[in-house]
Amino acid sequence: MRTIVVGSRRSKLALTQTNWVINQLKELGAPFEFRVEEIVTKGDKILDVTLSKVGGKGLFVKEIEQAMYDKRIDMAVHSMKDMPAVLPEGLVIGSIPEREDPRDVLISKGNVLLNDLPSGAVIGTSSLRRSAQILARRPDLEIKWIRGNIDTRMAKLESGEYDGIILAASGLKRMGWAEETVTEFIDQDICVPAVGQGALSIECREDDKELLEWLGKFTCTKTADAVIAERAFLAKMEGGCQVPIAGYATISDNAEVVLTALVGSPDGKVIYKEMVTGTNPVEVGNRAADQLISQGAKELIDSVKAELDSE
Ligand SMILES: NCc1[nH]cc(CCC(=O)O)c1CC(=O)O
Repeated sequence: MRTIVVGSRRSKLALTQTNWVINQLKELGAPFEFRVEEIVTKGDKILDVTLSKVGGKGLFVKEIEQAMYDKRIDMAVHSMKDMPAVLPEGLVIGSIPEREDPRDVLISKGNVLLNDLPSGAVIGTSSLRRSAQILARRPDLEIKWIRGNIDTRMAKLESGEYDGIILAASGLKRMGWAEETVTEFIDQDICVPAVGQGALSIECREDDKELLEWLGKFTCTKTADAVIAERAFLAKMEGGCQVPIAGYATISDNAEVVLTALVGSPDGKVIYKEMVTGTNPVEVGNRAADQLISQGAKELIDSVKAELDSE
């Protein structure tokens, strides 16, 4: 029997996601043995500056993709959110499983809700998308950067540096921690989720037909269509995680794609937001980008980038 070597980052969340996928594939009857190979990525090592300054999302996947080219590993499970908009030659997304809760959550000391936090309360996040939307709602709060894995961030909340932190619901739910930690699930209209948030991406070599056949059975079509629309939007905005950018799509029962797309300034004072619907996910994503660009989103992105570069 063939052994599929699955590359994974070493964080608890990455390993939990990887093992979940392996178990699902086994349950489907995939005729493979699986072995997990842990890989430490640049994104895991650099913890002292905001990600946006050292190259963004690609940092979590690059070494893993190299290992796939070198055939040291055969597949990898990524958070879709961490995937760059364009995949390198020879590698493909072999499966997009059903999405977990896409929302962001607030975890605050004393379980104080977002609307009830006192003026000046310090909120930890290193996401420009979260800071922009939280500040748009509550301009009187203070945003303070925080890095590290979910468990590290929770520890930092305990230590007293922050009054609250914002995390993805999906990570906490996958770890089984949501119930005891979450203060508030933030509505997706108040904080539009990141492109791909809550979804997984299973990557493998394009020529590995045997593995691809099994991965295909594990794809959730609705999730895949939603993510395709979101990523088409992201690709056209060329945003990465250097600017506040958000995109969240759902697929209605009559197969209509409903995409909410947002671009804003980090202080939340400027927010461009559009809801676009249609039948073709890529077309919907492109149209959302066009609409935001016509409102001035491109100029906003360029000015935010210029500011980051000068720091
Ligand atoms: N930014 C890091 C990151 N990348 C993926 C997730 C988990 C969320 C997901 O499944 O999309 C997280 C943690 C977080 O945002 O709280």
